Amino acid sequence: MNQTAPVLEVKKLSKQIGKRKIVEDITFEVQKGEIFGFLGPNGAGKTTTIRMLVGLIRPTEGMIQIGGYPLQDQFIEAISQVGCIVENPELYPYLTGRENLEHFARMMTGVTDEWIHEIIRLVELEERIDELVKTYSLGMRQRLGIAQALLGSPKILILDEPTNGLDPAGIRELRAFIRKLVHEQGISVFISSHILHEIQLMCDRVAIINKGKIVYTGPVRELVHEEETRIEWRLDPLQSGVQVLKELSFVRPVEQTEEHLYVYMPLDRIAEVNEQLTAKQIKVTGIRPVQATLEDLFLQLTGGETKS
Ligand SMILES: Nc1ncnc2c1ncn2[C@@H]1O[C@H](COP(=O)(O)OP(=O)(O)OP(=O)(O)O)[C@@H](O)[C@H]1O
Repeated sequence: MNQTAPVLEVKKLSKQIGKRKIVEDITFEVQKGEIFGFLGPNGAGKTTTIRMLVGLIRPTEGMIQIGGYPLQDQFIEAISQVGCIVENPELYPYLTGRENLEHFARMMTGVTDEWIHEIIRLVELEERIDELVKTYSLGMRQRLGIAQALLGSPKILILDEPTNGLDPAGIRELRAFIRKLVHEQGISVFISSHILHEIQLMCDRVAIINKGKIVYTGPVRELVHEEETRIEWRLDPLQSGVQVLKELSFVRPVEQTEEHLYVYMPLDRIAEVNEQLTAKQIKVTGIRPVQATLEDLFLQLTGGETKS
């Protein structure tokens, strides 16, 4: 493997199915030891891209290089650098966690018992590894799936929406676990999601895909203005309150419903805004900071459309 090459390099990748371009001209790189997010709304083309990355479908155009090897020309060398879970991990429910790993290890070459032992430790399944998989929670199955993906000592782990179906505690565990994995093993992780907040918490860099095209690639911290927070204002009467807020230069309205207005603004200016509203006889019935959403981000990046 060429040590200086990015672990994953994607250039001008496209996929057309029938007359429809599902993925169009996408380019990005994932570096060693990086957690790279692939963010986009449902139907944006994330799974189709991932299926191309792991060799399940052929690109119509473009190049994929993994660990310095072109996937199209040196498939075995390239694909042996990848561990992946696309859709759900394939596990045998009537075998134990350990038996599952041993079964998959037998189908590969060079997986030692020591490595299996180490992987079980990494995914924190030591205590339950000799129990049947059918007794595992979804989060444990997800971790066993990742253990399976790690058997071949990949340079990059590719995970398609791994938090789907997990509860908030499960999501927190997975996040911590992925960070530990990257820290201890120095591998790269490519992770897709449609939830901005998840990607913000987990990833170093991100590519955002919408309608098959990349609309942003860069550091996650530059995505949402850090000095601004999304605030929900409940006002009575709402419309007059909205007018007052819209006149303030440091307030950026993003969404309005029948009951509230969502804006981006600096958190430390809430009191000032509150005073102005009260002075104009507008009742403030609620103020709440909320998480920024992917939709807000699209407004910021593209002027708005998120649906494909
Ligand atoms: N084999 C196919 N034939 C026709 N259309 C397809 C095919 N595969 C995917 N599509 C369409 O391409 C678009 C992108 O699908 P894809 O599954 O890649 O999106 P996604 O970003 O992973 O979204 P989701 O999170 O909903 O799976 C969708 O509109 C889907 O219906």
